[in-house]
Parts: sequence; structure tokens; C-alpha cells
Amino acid sequence: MPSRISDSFRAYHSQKHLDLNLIKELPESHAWTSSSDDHYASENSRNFDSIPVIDLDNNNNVLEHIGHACKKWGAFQIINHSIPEKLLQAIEVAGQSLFSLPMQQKLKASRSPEGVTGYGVARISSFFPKLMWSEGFTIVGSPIEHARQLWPKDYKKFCEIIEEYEKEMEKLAGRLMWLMLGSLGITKDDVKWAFGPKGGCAALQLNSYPACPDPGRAMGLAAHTDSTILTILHQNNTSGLQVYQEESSGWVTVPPIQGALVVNVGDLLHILSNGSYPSVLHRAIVNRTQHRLSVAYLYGPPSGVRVSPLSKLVDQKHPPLYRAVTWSEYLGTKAKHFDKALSSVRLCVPLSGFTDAKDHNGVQNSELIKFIS
Ligand SMILES: C=C1C[C@]23C[C@@]1(O)CC[C@H]2[C@@]12CCC[C@@](C)(C(=O)O1)[C@H]2[C@@H]3C(=O)O
Ligand SMILES: O=C(O)CCC(=O)C(=O)O
Ligand SMILES: [Fe+2]
Repeated sequence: MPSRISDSFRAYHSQKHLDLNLIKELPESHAWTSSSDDHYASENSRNFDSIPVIDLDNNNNVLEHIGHACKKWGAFQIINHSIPEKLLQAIEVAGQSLFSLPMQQKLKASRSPEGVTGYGVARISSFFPKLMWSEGFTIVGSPIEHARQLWPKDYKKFCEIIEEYEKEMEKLAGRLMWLMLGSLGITKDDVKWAFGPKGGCAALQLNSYPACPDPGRAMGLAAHTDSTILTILHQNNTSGLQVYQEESSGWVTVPPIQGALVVNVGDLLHILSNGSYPSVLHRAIVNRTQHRLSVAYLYGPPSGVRVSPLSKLVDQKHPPLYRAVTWSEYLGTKAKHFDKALSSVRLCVPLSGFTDAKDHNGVQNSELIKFIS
């Protein structure tokens, strides 16, 4: 179970700005073993099952399909989602042009130690003894200041693409949230906060995974759940995303499908659904020959809104499993406790008293749970 590694080790890591695109041999700092992460165990090679692909347009049973996917997997892919293919290509090109800049240039847009936006290593790195084979760029609000640092003369195009992408994603995320909640019998009348003046809040995360000289011993992005209501992920044509599914006994690859988007249930939707939908544990692995790029749209509730299990999903047999939290409070908890964040806001503990990374996948069986609040 990862716990936050010592400050000195972190400082040592943060001094290093290795350009992964140039390295020919896997450094020790990036060499993972099974003890580096409880979930490191490799893919279940007998696994041909994967998350469902759901057509949002030509589908009479869309609610049923989405509900089933959310309960079983906490994830699904969507096609005919109305995001223009050209926009998906444009965001890929924008990401490529960012990550292919010289390291010195990228470091000008570094995320500050306590900041959210900018260029840097995976935020969750501090919980692991080894570094991940990836680099990222996070955008919350306008990217203009960082874009100016990256391309002093030519930053506008990048900002325009980001703005257009966020606009389209916000519409799609709202639509998906209602479909996912709709499958549980929740209507717009049941979630008043969704109609505040601000709508949902979001972050955009561009991830780059360079080709790796020793992919079997490296990790692109370690296993985690997102702290969101839902995440919409665009991956380029290189596979790497895996989801963990108990019933399928392990890690299952999510194959890239041209034009499709991956939708993940996040921790806050798990809370809203009172445990009906597991937030999906996922990770990204790397490969020897191909560079991989992904773009995650992380969608949450408006700031200040306290999210708790929806009252329609709570009764005597199904007591509320979690206390109310705002998104920023939960992000703070995640930054501090990582995989224990969900159990730290939980009102009920299972009789066995376990609290671990798979905790969020184990709460559906309310018989096992002792109500302690
Ligand atoms: C809104 C956010 C969710 C996120 C933390 C952040 O402030 C911005 C980046 C997000 C991300 C993307 C990669 C995985 C993740 C766990 C991380 O370290 O940064 C998520 C965070 C999250 O969902 O908790
Ligand atoms: O690159 C991927 O496929 C996963 C990215 C991810 O999980 C994230 O950005 O939260
Ligand atoms: Fe994620």
C-alpha cells in the first residue's frame, strides 16, 4: 500500500528532470518491481473481456447499457458522442507540440509545488518509491499564462483548441452525468446543485508516455481512481490504459477505438450513487516503440457544493455510506491520503474493518457493512 514517501526522497526526485524521450536505458529511479505498488502485478493475459462500447446515438437501451457498465466496470467507451473527430485530432496535435518542446522550455511552465496547473510529473508520484514513465500538463481555468511561457510568439492557437475542447467536453460531461444518474432513477429534480449559475467544474490533464526501453519494468501512470464525478478520456491510437476488475481477475486493457472516448466513474459519483457505482481503478502502462498520448477531462461539481449520497438512494436498508464533501475538500484529502481518501470520508465500515485501495469496489454489499454513524 503506498504511503507518502519521505520529503528528502521527494526532493531528490524533484531535482531530476530527465527527458524520457532521450533516455536509452531504464534508470533505477524508474524501475518498478512488484513491491513498488500493490497493483503492479501484470495484466491477466487470458483476459479478452473489456469495458462495453456504448453507442450514444443509435441506442434504445442507452440507460440500461450505461447502468450495467457503471455497476460492473465503473467505465465504458462511447461512440457517436457528438465530439467532432477534427477536435480530437486537434487536441492530440496540441499535446504533441507541447510535449515535444525541449525540456528547458517545458520547465518554464512548471507546476508550482502547491499549484494545480502546469507541466510536471504525475501528482501521485510522491506516494510511490519509483518515478513514472510519463509527463503531464494540467489546465484549470485559462492556460494562457503557461502557454505564453511555452510559445512566447505563438500561444494563441493552443489556447483556442483548449477552449473549444473544454466547451464541447463540458456539454458531453453534463449529458453523461444525467445518463449515469438516470440509470439509477435519478432525475434533474433530485440534484438541485447541478443547476447553479456556474455548472460543473473541470480540469484538463494532458498525459504523455514516451516509448520506453524497458516497458516491463516501467509504469506510465500508477493505479488510481479519479476524484471526479466522471472523467472523459481521449487516448491516441496506442494502447496503454488498463482498468482493474475483480470478476475478470485483474487488469484489463481498454483498446483504443478510433473516435471513441472512455468514460470513468470517479470517486464523487461513487459517493453520489451511495456505492452503487464503483469508481474505477485504472493505470497506464507503456510500450517499447510507440509514444502514447492521452487527454483526460476531469469533471466535478461546482465549487462549494457539498456532495453526498443522493437521498433517493438512501433508506433504512441502504444507509448513507459517505459524509458530504466539496470537491476541493476531497481533492485535498486525496492529495494527503491518496488511495485511503474514499475510506476517510466513509460513514460506514465493513465488519472486517478493512480499508484499502479496493475499498471503493467492495461497498455494494451493504450486508457486510456496519453502520456506525
Ligand atoms: C481536478 C483534479 C483531479 C486530479 C487532481 C486535479 O487537481 C488535477 C489533475 C487530476 C489528476 C490527473 C491524473 C490522475 C490524478 C489522480 C492526479 O494525480 O492528477 C488526478 C487527480 C484526481 O482525480 O484526484
Ligand atoms: O493515460 C491514460 O490512459 C490514463 C490517464 C488518467 O488516468 C488520468 O489522467 O487520470
Ligand atoms: Fe485517471
